[in-house]
Amino acid sequence: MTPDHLPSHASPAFPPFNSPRPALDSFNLDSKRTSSHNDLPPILSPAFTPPATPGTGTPALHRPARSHPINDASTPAQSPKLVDHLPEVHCEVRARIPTIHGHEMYIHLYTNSEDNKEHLAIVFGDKIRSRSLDAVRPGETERDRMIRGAYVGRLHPGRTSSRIEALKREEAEDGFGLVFSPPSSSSSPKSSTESIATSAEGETDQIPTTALDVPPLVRIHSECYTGETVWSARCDCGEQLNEAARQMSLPSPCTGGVIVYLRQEGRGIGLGEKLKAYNLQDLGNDTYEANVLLRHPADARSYGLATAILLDLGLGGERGIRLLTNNPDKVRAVEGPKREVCVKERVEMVPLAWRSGGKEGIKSEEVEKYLSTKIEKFKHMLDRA
Ligand SMILES: Nc1nc2c(ncn2[C@@H]2O[C@H](COP(=O)(O)OP(=O)(O)OP(=O)(O)O)[C@@H](O)[C@H]2O)c(=O)[nH]1
Repeated sequence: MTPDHLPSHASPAFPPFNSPRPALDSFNLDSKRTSSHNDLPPILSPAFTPPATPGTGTPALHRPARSHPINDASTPAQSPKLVDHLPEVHCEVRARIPTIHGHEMYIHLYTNSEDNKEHLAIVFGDKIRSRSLDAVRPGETERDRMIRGAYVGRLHPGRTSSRIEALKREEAEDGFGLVFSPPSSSSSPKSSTESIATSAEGETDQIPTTALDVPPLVRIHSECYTGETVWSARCDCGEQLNEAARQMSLPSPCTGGVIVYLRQEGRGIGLGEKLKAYNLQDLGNDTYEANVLLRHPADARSYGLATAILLDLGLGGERGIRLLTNNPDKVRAVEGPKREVCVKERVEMVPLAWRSGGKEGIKSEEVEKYLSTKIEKFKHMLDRA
């Protein structure tokens, strides 16, 4: 059977994701990261004195997480890598994922104008929706919309409409109760640029993205294959991902949230270079020095994609977000060049070993050194007190 003979739902409007895949033609490829190898910090001395008794830095007392208003005077003045203008992003597909913890999340896969990687938004709760996903695409059928995840409520066998109004009518006719009730009102009017799914009869299926009581919790997470997938105790990345998901799954007032998962492995240098950096660390350098010795910036990441994804999810504007991070660069950079996103509050990420007084969490000489370097050299806003 040739592709022409397949039903419409088997022939998606976008090409399959091969790797490597050329960037989308319609995007402006001039949008480049502002970080460059030209402004490499000077090579640092590799001299390094290991702690006298490695791995004993875990404090004895429990250390709860704190949140900080964003004008916190303790925030060090940093010069984060800001992009000149935001890249374009487009949510191609979304799917519901039940988790092993009993909660559900919606994975949103994005393409963008800056690279050909599959960046993700992991959305907890049903109030946050992607505008580019919900926008009507030319020629698509209701089944196409459901298959790419642009539906409201829940899918079930036999469902024929992606839209809530049609679904309500169908269920009333069938004599079944409604399986999903969208929130009743929105606290702010729809902007003229919003793309909201509209049925043929002109009914809108808008789920208000501004109806949350408190600014939603957001984590901008950078990929870490070693820490998230193969149990590395060199860093706390896997633990941080778990903790963000745990907090976003909590009941009110912390209902919902978004983890923007950026494919910036190894603080942007890639897995191969990160593995070299680990060897340099075993030779006595810290994580900052190792990057620099490999002639990379100590941190090669940028956050314009994260800002653009948050805007697509309706999280721009005055209501703001609460950002889960200790990284001062991230706080400013994620707001975007024109403060398109407003970080109202920073919620710190306390290592589990610190929170539990050493009963849980990662215990290793390497993670202790990693955390100390983050605090001392990357100026992460985390203290053991
Ligand atoms: N180059 C390099 N990257 C690392 C190393 N350990 C972890 N990473 C990467 O660092 C990134 C996570 O950065 P962190 O500095 O731990 O945390 P952060 O995102 O800056 O800050 P938080 O928001 O507070 O977690 C991921 O992309 C990891 O792959 C390392 O030793 N060398």
